[in-house]
Amino acid sequence: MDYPGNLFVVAAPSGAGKSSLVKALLELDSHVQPSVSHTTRPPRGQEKHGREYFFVSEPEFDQMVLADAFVEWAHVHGRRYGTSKKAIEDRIAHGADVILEIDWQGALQIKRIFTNAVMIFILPPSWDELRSRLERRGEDAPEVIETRLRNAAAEMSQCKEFDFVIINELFERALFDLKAIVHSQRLKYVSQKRLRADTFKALGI
Ligand SMILES: Nc1nc2c(ncn2[C@@H]2O[C@H](COP(=O)(O)OP(=O)(O)O)[C@@H](O)[C@H]2O)c(=O)[nH]1
Ligand SMILES: Nc1ncnc2c1ncn2[C@@H]1O[C@H](COP(=O)(O)OP(=O)(O)O)[C@@H](O)[C@H]1O
Repeated sequence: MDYPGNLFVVAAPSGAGKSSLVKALLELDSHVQPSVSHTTRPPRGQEKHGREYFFVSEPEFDQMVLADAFVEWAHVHGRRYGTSKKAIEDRIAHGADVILEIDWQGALQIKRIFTNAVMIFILPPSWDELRSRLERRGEDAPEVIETRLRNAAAEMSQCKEFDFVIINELFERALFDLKAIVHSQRLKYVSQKRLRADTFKALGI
């Protein structure tokens, strides 16, 4: 059987460090590909259309919803965000490992469609640290930060629905955990279905 590829879904409250962790994982592991979402929120300082997000207008987003172009989409912090079918279906069909960085509502929609999706939730170590990360990032206006903090408790309470919870206190430790999850899912297929079968054959067992 060909390696089917895994779908990893990472959710977290704003400021927990999910983008930094996913970015670091992508730099270390060329077999994992990101899914680039569409959003109606405006770009932050260094963000580029087509790299962090496809930044679209409300009517453009409406059009995509009407055209059934999304696998999932949700309202988050007063904006809309969605994973297009185009962003993931080709890659999954080609056996790539794909990682989605989406909110919990989208994550649960994905789990219903792709039942094998591996669900990962990132938590900050404390409220104080969450606030200071959002402030230190320095990308959002104070009222945007307050909205994100207000929404964080409800978001974090969803972590129980996920397969894995990583506490991002020390960055390198959290990255190690994320790599371990990705690696273990890959081993399931590679060792059981392919390498192990070859070894069994060679050993005659
Ligand atoms: N449902 C859904 N949520 C998304 C998608 N893309 C991003 N999000 C989530 O939208 C929320 C806000 O993202 P963003 O504006 O980049 O802010 P950040 O979380 O502070 O980095 C985060 O929880 C993201 O994971 C998507 O395609 N679908
Ligand atoms: N373990 C960590 N310790 C300290 N700062 C961190 C850690 N992880 C991420 N950060 C910082 O916190 C801020 C928010 O991280 P980011 O990845 O943008 O979060 P998210 O994508 O979840 O909103 C960034 O400035 C990032 O550099």
